[in-house]
Amino acid sequence: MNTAEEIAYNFFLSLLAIIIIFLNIALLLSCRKNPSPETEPELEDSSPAAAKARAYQLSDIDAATDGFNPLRIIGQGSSGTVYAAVFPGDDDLVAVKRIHPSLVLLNAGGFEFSSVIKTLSSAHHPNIAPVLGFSQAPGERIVVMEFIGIQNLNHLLHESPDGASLLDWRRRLTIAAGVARGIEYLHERMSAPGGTIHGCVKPSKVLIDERFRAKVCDYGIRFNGRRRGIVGYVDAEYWNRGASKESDVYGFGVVLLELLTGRKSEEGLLVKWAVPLLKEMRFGEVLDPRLVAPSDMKMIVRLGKVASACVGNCRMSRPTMVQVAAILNCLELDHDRFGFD
Ligand SMILES: Nc1ncnc2c1ncn2[C@@H]1O[C@H](COP(=O)(O)OP(=O)(O)OP(=O)(O)O)[C@@H](O)[C@H]1O
Repeated sequence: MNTAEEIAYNFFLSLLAIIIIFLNIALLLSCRKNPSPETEPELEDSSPAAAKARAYQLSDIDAATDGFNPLRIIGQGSSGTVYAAVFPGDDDLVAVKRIHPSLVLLNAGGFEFSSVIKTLSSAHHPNIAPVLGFSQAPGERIVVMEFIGIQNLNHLLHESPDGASLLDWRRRLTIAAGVARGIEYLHERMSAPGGTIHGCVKPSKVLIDERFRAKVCDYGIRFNGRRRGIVGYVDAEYWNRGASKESDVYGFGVVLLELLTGRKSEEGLLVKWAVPLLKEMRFGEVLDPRLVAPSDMKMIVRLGKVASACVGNCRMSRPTMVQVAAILNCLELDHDRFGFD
């Protein structure tokens, strides 16, 4: 190649490079202005909350519940009625919670239901009952959740005739550790700013699946005007200062006391009765009489200490759910290595 050809060749290469750079810039700008159908959902996917919650028409819910057929009711709480439902063309059973109309009315304009549900539907954890979607219409607020068998912890512990024997010490420890991990996840790892507060941790909000794993349900939505069902599971400050992570810790402590004693909270009486006995190590009086006490009491002593710390009077002095979950995880591991007896 002579010098003139070399110059021409280099000029041609430079020109080609400049054209390619210009084409790339033009392509980039046009993509920004007009996102292609492929890129748009990807952007939405970056917010798992927006991507997951499904908005159902009221007619879909009506079809799935056979017109809110009372035969499909699986639970009735102070905030709503829960139905077992199946959407036409779908095999999976779901749980549909229809909020009481009086609460919907009372909380009209209080918070943006759909955006709260979208945030909650981003929860993804083995100890959390997933929220799948919602339906909203005048006077109607409905939450669609994954259906979790077999029962809630309140029923197993206090109502089912064979509940106590099904819930041996090993299972109680697994359930307690699972609930702790579930609430820790809500508090610390949910996408909502500052985490998500459950609002009322209690045994009926702990669903137990067929493998006796605990799944925390009904989290993050608080309707004003609801008192029934909360008393005994929230701390004294709740009534002036509202729900907080610390009030969730208190509720968890009460759940742990119910697991240890087999007794119901009875509007806070359980805390007053059980905590002094646990502190004095009077386990013969305090442990669930329907179970044989383990011969090695180390686990029970530790669980009693955790429960007492969680229901402490002062919010500031309570452990965080991160600390509680860490202790219960260790207890679970210890149990796997050494057992209760
Ligand atoms: N996702 C679910 N899968 C299966 N059963 C569920 C599900 N969610 C709720 N339930 C059942 O419905 C019952 C009623 O639930 P809900 O949260 O409305 O009230 P509660 O906890 O019993 O009472 P309250 O809200 O007054 O404290 C639960 O205890 C549980 O047995």
